[in-house]
Amino acid sequence: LTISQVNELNYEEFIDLFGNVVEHCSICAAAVWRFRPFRDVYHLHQEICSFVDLLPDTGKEGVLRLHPDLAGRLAELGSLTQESSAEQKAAGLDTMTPEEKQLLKDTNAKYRDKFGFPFVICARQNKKEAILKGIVERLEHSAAEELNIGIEEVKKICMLRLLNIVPDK
Ligand SMILES: NC(=O)NC1=NC(=O)NC1=O
Repeated sequence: LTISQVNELNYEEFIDLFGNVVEHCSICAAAVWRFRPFRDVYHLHQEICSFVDLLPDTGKEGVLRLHPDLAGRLAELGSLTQESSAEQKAAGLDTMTPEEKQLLKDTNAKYRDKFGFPFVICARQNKKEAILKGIVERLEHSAAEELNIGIEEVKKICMLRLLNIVPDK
């Protein structure tokens, strides 16, 4: 899709197309429709990021809580969204050893218990080794730090999902 085609969409089509660029947060797309015409895909991304940045902390925590765990229950059940499924595969999370899987599961649980929201990282920019290293390191941070780091990762995931829909050719 080109950005001029995006600018021609009505808001139902726009929300349908971009409703999952932030996982399970179609409100992000619904909210930014008013800013069209978008100059390019980066302008669209920037408006989504601004919307997310302006959320109160409870809203940001909510955005993170809508993310599925990496190689978690939903992945095992095969019930990830197609975007998440592709991203988790790209990181090689489907080729983890049982020990790696158990380490990620245990650390995900510790992370959730400590922060009250899940560990979120852009899986397409981190292979499984970086993910396993990242979650152990980030577990030592404060909730405030991790809220911000998680949201920055959501923005990266969003950028890549947007580029899948509106290629920057
Ligand atoms: N908890 C997560 O980080 N989940 C995810 N990161 C991605 O890049 N895709 C996901 O599903």
